[in-house]
Amino acid sequence: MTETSGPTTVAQDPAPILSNVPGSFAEGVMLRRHPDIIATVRRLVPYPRAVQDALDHLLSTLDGAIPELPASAVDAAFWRESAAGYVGRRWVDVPFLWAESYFYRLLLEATGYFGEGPWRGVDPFAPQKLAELDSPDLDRDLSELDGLVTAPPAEGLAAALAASLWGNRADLGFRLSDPSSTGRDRVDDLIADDSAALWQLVEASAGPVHLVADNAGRELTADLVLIDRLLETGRTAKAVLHLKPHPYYVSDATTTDLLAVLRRLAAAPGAAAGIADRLQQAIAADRLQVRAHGFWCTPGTFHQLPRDLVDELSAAVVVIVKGDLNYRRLVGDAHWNPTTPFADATGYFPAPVAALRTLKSDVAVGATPDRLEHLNATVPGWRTDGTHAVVHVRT
Ligand SMILES: O=P(O)(O)OC[C@@]1(O)O[C@H](CO)[C@@H](O)[C@@H]1O
Repeated sequence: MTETSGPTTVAQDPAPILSNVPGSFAEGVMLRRHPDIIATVRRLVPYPRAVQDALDHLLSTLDGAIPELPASAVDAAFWRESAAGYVGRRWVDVPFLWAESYFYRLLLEATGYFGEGPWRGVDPFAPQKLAELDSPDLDRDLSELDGLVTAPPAEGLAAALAASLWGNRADLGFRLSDPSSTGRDRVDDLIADDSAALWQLVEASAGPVHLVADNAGRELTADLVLIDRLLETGRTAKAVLHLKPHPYYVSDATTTDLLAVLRRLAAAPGAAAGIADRLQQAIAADRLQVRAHGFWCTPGTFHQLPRDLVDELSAAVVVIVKGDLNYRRLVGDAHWNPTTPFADATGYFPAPVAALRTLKSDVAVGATPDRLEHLNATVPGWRTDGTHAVVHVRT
């Protein structure tokens, strides 16, 4: 983050967000959402008694002290170092971003995801992901793809970008059949829209576009439609899709989830099946490459990108970073002044970067002072209720 030398102007890094502020969004996640997630996993997956007990044990720690990951865990060494100074403290007193990430790691441990037994590799969130893929809402989204693929290229791209942006909002309606309308009714909800800069980047070079995915299901479907449009319109010759190597934050997309979306697209009528076919051919021809780097499931911010990822991302025309969690990791999960320019918060990133984010947590940068004042006065929950979004680009 920022540091300026000089006798009088030392820019301080903003303080990390903790969860111990009563009534805060972060507190609600730690004290209510995490217990709910455990309860939902127990309800939807018929785990044996030993796993239920392990989940109960995890639940029992949540209003108390952070436990250690067992020394037998595959990645115990990584987490021992990461958790140094945090184990034994209250969950709410350590950085929110770290605490959430560690919670999901402990949940996988409790379910035996990395163990030697029969539950190894079983995604505890699969029932929720599959339910979304089966939803009539997705049928409606897919039926609207016909309009998108026949639209003029720039309009189809704009519609795909809007769908990808709003893809993780709960009440999403795709509106793809009339691509030119996608921006109109949501324009008030867009706090920043640098999409013109994104199109300039991809038009200036056919080099690789990277997309760091967020959620499975409808959001990944929209991301894949965007990738199809970028490849099909010749805006890029190669795309790289970054997925999670294992389940994370309930709905984060893994390679298994990618295959599920491709199957769903292939089985749908109309343009959807054609998109699935093209994407499968693109994967087979290495024009669409899939990655699942371990770093994406760690609690670090992108300031800590490992060398191999820095090297690969450095060659990107643009890295499209999806969703709220990735945004927090991109700018730092901290108490930024919301008028801090996006470019200032992301200057360190090794490539041009575009963030497509609906706001679902307190972090905010890149708002104009006027917009900020208006939001604070009119929409108290704008930072966390998923009603607002940004398209930020740093070239
Ligand atoms: O990355 P996504 O899917 O857009 O959002 C994930 C997320 O909103 O869920 C958490 C609450 O459980 C937030 O802390 C986090 O940022």
